[in-house]
Amino acid sequence: MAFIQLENVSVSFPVYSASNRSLKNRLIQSATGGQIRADTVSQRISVVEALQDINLKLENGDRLGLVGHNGAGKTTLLRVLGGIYEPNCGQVNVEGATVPLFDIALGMDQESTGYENIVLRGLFLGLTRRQIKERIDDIAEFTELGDFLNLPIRTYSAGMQMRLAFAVSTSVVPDILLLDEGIGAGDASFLDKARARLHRFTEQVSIIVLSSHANDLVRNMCNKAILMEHGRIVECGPTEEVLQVYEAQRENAKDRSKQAP
Ligand SMILES: Nc1ncnc2c1ncn2[C@@H]1O[C@H](COP(=O)(O)OP(=O)(O)OP(=O)(O)O)[C@@H](O)[C@H]1O
Repeated sequence: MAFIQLENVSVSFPVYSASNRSLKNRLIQSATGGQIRADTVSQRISVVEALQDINLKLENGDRLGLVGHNGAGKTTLLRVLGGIYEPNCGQVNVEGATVPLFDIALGMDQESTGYENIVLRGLFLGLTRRQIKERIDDIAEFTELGDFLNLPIRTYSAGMQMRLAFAVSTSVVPDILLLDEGIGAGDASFLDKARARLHRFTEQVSIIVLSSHANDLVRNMCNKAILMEHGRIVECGPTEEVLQVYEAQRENAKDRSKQAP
């Protein structure tokens, strides 16, 4: 039974050697990004508050869409759920096998061959060596990389690396699937094949969290959504209600920019 619970989760990034002079220990508000504050101890450190006080509970059957402006914190939240980032404070409880279909090159080694990377990424995703061995031929076939699988992956194009990572990541249906919109580089025929696999896959997954700027995709895929702004959740509820708030905000922002001199 898959389950996600976040309580008062915050993530911040200290940015060293950034000029602090203009911050003067006050909050800087911009249209995009997290919130920047000056570090109170050191004059040479700025801190980007990427997530602030996030509370979230997801259960079996939930399909959550994350929407919001650039830098609102969507990817950071996905990375916290995927165990890639530890929060600075708060509690993260994720139960169930989790597959992140973003940061797709994580767990791959440029000097190792395609076959070796199938094993490495499989282990990174929590598969046992036996499970990997059982699947390796299917994974290799899905990539269509043929003899390239015997070469180090530094010799691959971005699209070839994506084929390999996608094939391993989708070789077992997880309990929790974390998705960033789009699945990266890839030629049209592979993208068609990848979409078909993803579609079958998503029907069987217990919980999905999707970050996207494509509201129609969120409408089609998600039953719940959260709207993020500067690292905070500002709306949470049924997808349509949240998207209406978001779309109204975007229209207002467009009107304001038209009126600006
Ligand atoms: N490694 C990092 N170091 C410093 N700041 C970071 C780092 N990663 C993210 N941030 C900051 O955290 C904030 C949230 O970024 P995040 O990537 O989560 O946004 P997002 O909502 O996914 O944006 P987009 O829609 O543009 O992908 C941004 O202000 C970004 O500058």
